[in-house]
Amino acid sequence: MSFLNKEICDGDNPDLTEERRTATFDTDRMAQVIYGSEKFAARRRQITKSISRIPALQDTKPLAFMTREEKITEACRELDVLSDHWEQLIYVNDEEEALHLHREVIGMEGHPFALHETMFIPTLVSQASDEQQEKWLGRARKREIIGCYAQTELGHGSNLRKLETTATYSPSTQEFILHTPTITALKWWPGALGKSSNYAIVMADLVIKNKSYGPHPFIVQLRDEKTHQPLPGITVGDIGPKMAFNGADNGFLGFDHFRIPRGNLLMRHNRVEPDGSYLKPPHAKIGYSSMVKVRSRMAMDQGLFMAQALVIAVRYSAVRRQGFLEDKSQEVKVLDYQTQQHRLFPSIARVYAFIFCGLETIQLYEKLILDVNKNGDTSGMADLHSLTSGLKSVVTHFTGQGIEQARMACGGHGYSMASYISEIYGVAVAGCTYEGENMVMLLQCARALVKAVELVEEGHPEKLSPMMAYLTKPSVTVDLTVGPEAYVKIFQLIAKKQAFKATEQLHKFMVAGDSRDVAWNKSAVELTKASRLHTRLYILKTFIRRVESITDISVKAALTDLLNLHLNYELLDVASYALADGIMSSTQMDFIKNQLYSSLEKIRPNAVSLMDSFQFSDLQLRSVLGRRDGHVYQNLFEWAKSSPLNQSEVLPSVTQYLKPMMEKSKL
Ligand SMILES: CCCCCCCC(=O)SCCNC(=O)CCNC(=O)[C@H](O)C(C)(C)COP(=O)(O)OP(=O)(O)OC[C@H]1O[C@@H](n2cnc3c(N)ncnc32)[C@H](O)[C@@H]1OP(=O)(O)O
Ligand SMILES: Cc1cc2nc3c(=O)[nH]c(=O)nc-3n(C[C@H](O)[C@H](O)[C@H](O)COP(=O)(O)OP(=O)(O)OC[C@H]3O[C@@H](n4cnc5c(N)ncnc54)[C@H](O)[C@@H]3O)c2cc1C
Repeated sequence: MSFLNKEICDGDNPDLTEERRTATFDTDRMAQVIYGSEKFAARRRQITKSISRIPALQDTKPLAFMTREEKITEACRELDVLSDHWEQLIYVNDEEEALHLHREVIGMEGHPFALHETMFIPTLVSQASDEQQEKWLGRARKREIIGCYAQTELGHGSNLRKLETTATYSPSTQEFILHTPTITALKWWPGALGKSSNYAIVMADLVIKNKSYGPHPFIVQLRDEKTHQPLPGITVGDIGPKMAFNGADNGFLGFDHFRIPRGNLLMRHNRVEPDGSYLKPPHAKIGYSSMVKVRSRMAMDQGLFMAQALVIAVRYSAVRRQGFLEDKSQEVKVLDYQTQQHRLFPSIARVYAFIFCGLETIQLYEKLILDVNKNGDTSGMADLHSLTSGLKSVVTHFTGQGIEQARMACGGHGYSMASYISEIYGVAVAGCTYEGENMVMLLQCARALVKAVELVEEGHPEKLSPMMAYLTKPSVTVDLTVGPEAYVKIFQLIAKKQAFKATEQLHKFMVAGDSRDVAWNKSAVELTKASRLHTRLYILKTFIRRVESITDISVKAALTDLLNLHLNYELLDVASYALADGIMSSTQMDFIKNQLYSSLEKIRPNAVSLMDSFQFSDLQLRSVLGRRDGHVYQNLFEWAKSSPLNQSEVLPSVTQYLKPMMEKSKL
């Protein structure tokens, strides 16, 4: 049977087939909602089909059995095959399709073009002048050059104002001199910098006539285009193995008075004239826009990471039988246990919530870039910065938790690399650190919250942005049986109370004589709590908005169950705030718990199809445990047999050490 028809195939594990038959909605229709349009969902399936017809792209050796060098070589081989088929696989220059193609074929462990696409090209688009785009963007898009984004240094990642790499302007030669003055100024961490890239966007402190203008983006050639050797004055290399992402060559980079032409400072928004005079950008932080772009995508990307782990865990839970319920003649699917459902289903709801939210924030970023580039309008920057700062922190934290629960839900087999969950976990939790360490970004979000509270306190609520308007809402008694809007109201009250309390604490320390910075640090934990609540409220509201907009009745019904679970789970999770402030009663708490448990039962028959709807191919999942056919035991055994350790019966380590040791013991 067709892959498209709720993924039911003859020969699949009957337990999974049974799950797919009981679903109350069509997985293709659900995929349209997940991926934002019928067109893109259909294109994804088409791309998967086309990939499956290219023998050179079928998984050869499992990644788990490869060394780092082998992983990097394999990714490059796949990129080469892809480039031969590029035009028949995807629409050329379609960023989303290219991203999907790489995710499906190469996976998540990294490849030389990862930063080229996510940061190098976007920085050229947002920061390079038309003239500069003419020179580099076409070449970058055609992949004549490979670029990365080199900002973080050995000594500084979070505090960009203290980056030490300098770009000193020399008016006599009209060049910038890039220099790494200390060991801590070495660029450290940039993806694809170590061995693959021959170009980089380098963030360096712009210095003109001994005056520092702070970090600015420069385009820098690192390696000879013919020989790929580093250019004189450049030291570059790989930083070594990491917790995950071992198919990527995160790198280090140092400059020894390395000269680049004046035209290599990206000058869409600011300029350095030949005589060294400096023209300011329309917004001081416009040079940070590539980070905002990646952060705006993170709700979607992290949602998809968690989805991969949950596809594996939910399918496996429908196949794994262990223990009994009423019928003692047959063991039950572990998915029937309430604890298993409670472990997995709230994360399924979060996956959908994050993805819906991601669809919105990606659009917000695109609108912002259009406003800035076409009309010079930077008024949306502050809001998008605070929103995406909070969002990246909240989604990465919960995604890490959700993936770890998915691993545990698979028992012992979850711990095997055959499940691939540990790799997904390692890749996903890097997001807690990259694009701004989570605490640092929660505190950025808190800056906007405190400002908004201060506006309310100063009697200027009309100046609040729509996202902050809830800070003016009066306390009310809420009847939870009314539906989602009642949950939003309670959440708003909880978030508002925390924002005011944290601000009050900040002001109290300041009144007592602390500077704002010291008072801020003494209030930081409370401030981060306010940021989390504010962000979770936003996610909750986008989930409701999206479900309300769905027209397919059966899809909407299934997602309404998931939304109800999310509302009850989220509110229960923050109930301590509500109880402490008398916003909710213990009777209401009992109501929420009961709603939560009944949501688990409602979702149970749809669980497998809710995850099948993501339509990840087996190639993309890379999980022996989570394959679509559900034949986990046969698949696991075949995988274990392919382990390099099993290619001979007696290992050299036995002959060389264990045997002589045992012989010695006999004497
Ligand atoms: C495939 C895998 C992909 C992996 C990709 C990973 C790539 C990377 O990690 S690249 C490196 C990422 N690095 C980071 O994210 C660094 C994090 N640090 C920062 O962004 C900054 O240092 C930051 C924002 C914390 C502080 O910046 P700083 O210049 O010191 O500003 P700060 O003094 O705190 O704030 C000044 C004002 O600027 C505002 N501001 C800061 N950033 C922005 C922004 N991007 N847009 C708009 N306003 C901003 C603040 O809100 C603040 O406003 P206000 O005064 O009104 O409250
Ligand atoms: C997989 C991966 C890929 C990456 N890719 C790139 C890339 O392509 N290009 C690039 O330029 N960089 C990249 N990075 C670097 C990354 O962006 C930084 O590591 C990140 O921004 C965090 O900075 P840091 O390492 O300086 O952490 P630190 O700031 O040193 O964090 C250490 C601790 O200090 C705390 N802390 C720091 N400042 C404050 C503060 N003001 N208030 C409260 N607490 C604070 C943090 O919360 C954290 O607990 C990558 C990193 C990883 C892990």
